[in-house]
Amino acid sequence: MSAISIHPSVDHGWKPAAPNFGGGTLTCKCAQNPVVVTIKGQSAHNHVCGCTKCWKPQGAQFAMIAVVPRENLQVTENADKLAVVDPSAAIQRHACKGCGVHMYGRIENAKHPLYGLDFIHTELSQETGWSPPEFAAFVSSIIESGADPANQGAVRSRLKELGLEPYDCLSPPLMDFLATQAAKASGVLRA
Ligand SMILES: N[C@@H](CCC(=O)N[C@@H](CSCO)C(=O)NCC(=O)O)C(=O)O
Ligand SMILES: [Zn+2]
Ligand SMILES: [Zn+2]
Repeated sequence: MSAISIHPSVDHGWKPAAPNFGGGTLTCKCAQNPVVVTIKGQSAHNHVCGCTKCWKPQGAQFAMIAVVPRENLQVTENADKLAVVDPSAAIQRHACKGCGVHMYGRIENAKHPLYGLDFIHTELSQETGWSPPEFAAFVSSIIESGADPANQGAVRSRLKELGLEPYDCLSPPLMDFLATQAAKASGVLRA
């Protein structure tokens, strides 16, 4: 039996992050007048995500998604082709109206614990050296996109084989960070 496919950028392994990586450009899939987003510097917290909201390439079960400081991201070409997919979502995903690719996700709520970070798909870049995926998030959520629940054991085994620990939310350090921010906001923890 062939290995379960997770995402084209992880199925055959990946290159390590390049030291002092300077960033690059993300390009949508339109043959003409593609949207181009320029990123300064390295990405962080790259992971595969099984949620229904993150953009996945054709046929992939998971998305691959990382963050960068919002001040390091600029739409440099064809910004007029972008539209927000779901304005009510915490992460406002700016998608190309031509090809449907999500070019970046932005949190506009200044009180959100991840405010200041934009979400990007580094596979949209020709450059090599981006930070590689570190874990798998929202693995149970692939069922919401139609994956067979009976296959979840095999999917989790494959993720572990790839070195991507499967979680059904974000990773424990990120969940602890979110909870810490919430506890400080409510006053339970001293800020
Ligand atoms: N079961 C739901 C989960 C969706 C979800 O909570 N997604 C996360 C992770 S996205 C990047 O890792 C999230 O933070 N969403 C906020 C948002 O999308 O605005 C589903 O699958 O839909
Ligand atoms: Zn496009
Ligand atoms: Zn997601």
